[in-house]
Amino acid sequence: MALSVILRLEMDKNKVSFGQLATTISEAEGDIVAIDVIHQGRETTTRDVTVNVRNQDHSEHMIDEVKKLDGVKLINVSDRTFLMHIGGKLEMKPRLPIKNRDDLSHVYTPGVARVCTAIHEDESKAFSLTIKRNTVAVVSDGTAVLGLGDIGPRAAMPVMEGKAVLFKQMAEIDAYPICLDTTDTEEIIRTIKAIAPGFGGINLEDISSPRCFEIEDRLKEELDIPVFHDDQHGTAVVLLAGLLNALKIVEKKLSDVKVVVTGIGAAGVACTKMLLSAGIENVICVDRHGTLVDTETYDNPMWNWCASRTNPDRVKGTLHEIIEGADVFIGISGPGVLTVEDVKRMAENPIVFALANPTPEIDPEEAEPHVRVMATGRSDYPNQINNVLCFPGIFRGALDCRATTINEEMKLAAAQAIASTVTDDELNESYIVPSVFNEEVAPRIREAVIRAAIETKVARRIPKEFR
Ligand SMILES: NC(=O)C1=CN([C@@H]2O[C@H](COP(=O)(O)OP(=O)(O)OC[C@H]3O[C@@H](n4cnc5c(N)ncnc54)[C@H](O)[C@@H]3O)[C@@H](O)[C@H]2O)C=CC1
Ligand SMILES: CC(=O)C(=O)O
Ligand SMILES: [Mg+2]
Repeated sequence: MALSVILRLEMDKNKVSFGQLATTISEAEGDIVAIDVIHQGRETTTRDVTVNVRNQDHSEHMIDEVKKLDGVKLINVSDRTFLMHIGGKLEMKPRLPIKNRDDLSHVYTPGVARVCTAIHEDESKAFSLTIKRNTVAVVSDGTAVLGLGDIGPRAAMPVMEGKAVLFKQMAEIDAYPICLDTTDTEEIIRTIKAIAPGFGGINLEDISSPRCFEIEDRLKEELDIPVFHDDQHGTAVVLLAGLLNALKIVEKKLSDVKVVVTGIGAAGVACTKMLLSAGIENVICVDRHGTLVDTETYDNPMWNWCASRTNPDRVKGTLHEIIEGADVFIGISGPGVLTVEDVKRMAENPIVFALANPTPEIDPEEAEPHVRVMATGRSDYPNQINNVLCFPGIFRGALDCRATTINEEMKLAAAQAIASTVTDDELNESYIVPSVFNEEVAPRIREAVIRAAIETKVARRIPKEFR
């Protein structure tokens, strides 16, 4: 993974020039992207030099070369990513100032008591008189964090904070990262139900399968606010959007393609369901042991569900054995699962979505010469198929119409809204989904989702523009 490191260097002006330093960094294949002078003395200059490098090993090599320069003293090395995380990525701010006793008596006691009583008498008023209206809990137990696995609730926090920041930036939703110190299904359900009164929606994140299916199903049944497991449905929505557009490029029909999905966990199961409901007939699911077939029975009920609806030819074997002739590869498993040799054996104009984070199933640079359309889940390559394109907009829509749930129709509407943001003129191999920073995406999803919620009668409020 590419890194950006900041070297704080004290340079002896009599011994070394900045030109020599720049040459050394450049010869070590570092890319200088910024230079800041921190201190200018008579004999020495202290500078912060920001350098992009390929990975940790490359960074160490480049630093060793810099240290060899006579007259250069390395004071400190910092990593831009870590600097951006110091103190966390979020803060909470009041929406109105309390300037005097009069304000205080309205915002706090005694005035607040009348508001509490009003909600006590009519609980639906919690949506208009509290932060419930615009607040989502981003809840994880830290058991399937990105592709890092079970790293625990503390280590999961940076991802959940990141999701919360994205909710705010993309859709003006106040989201709270909540990492639970339990992996017990019942305790997670109980805890989320207990905190639900303050939230308008629950975004489950990075909870390992198969527990995630039961947790989501039970919460959906027992709560009257949307519960959405982002790794399942957010991923599936964006995947379908990307696939609809990629198939346009290769001029293949949904009903004709052979699609191999690898990694039948939270994301894999939901993506498989979405592909089937979009009309793809030949989906083959593969996990570590090989393909899922309906002649076998699995401990994981979702695998039995997938086996009974996919793999019409009952193909048995490992990914490498069954990839022959596939039109589309979808990876939501882990790093290095797909080889270049596998890609070469796919059908003409192969589509490869290697979505494992942070390291995809195949290095996009190695795969690129052999694929027609390549996508990853990452921000540093084109075609970012990542649930961040979905969750802000889908919750914006759900909150604005006070939906009781996020149903299949709303998800399908979201996928179509994302796909249609890319016009036919813009569509090409490196642009199958809009950028995460495209400001049209969330409003388009919102609108499509509200329409679908109204049509399917799960909206408790009809926003003015839809009346
Ligand atoms: N781009 C995106 O928007 C998203 C990407 N992901 C990525 O997808 C991956 C899976 O995430 P989840 O479904 O949440 O995890 P999960 O733990 O629920 O499922 C992972 C599945 O992949 C399987 N797997 C792992 N290594 C494999 C291999 N070598 N061959 C075949 N199967 C293998 C596991 O057995 C498991 O069934 C992670 O890397 C995650 O970062 C997940 C959600 C969204
Ligand atoms: C993007 C995301 O949610 C994941 O990789 O888990
Ligand atoms: Mg996730």
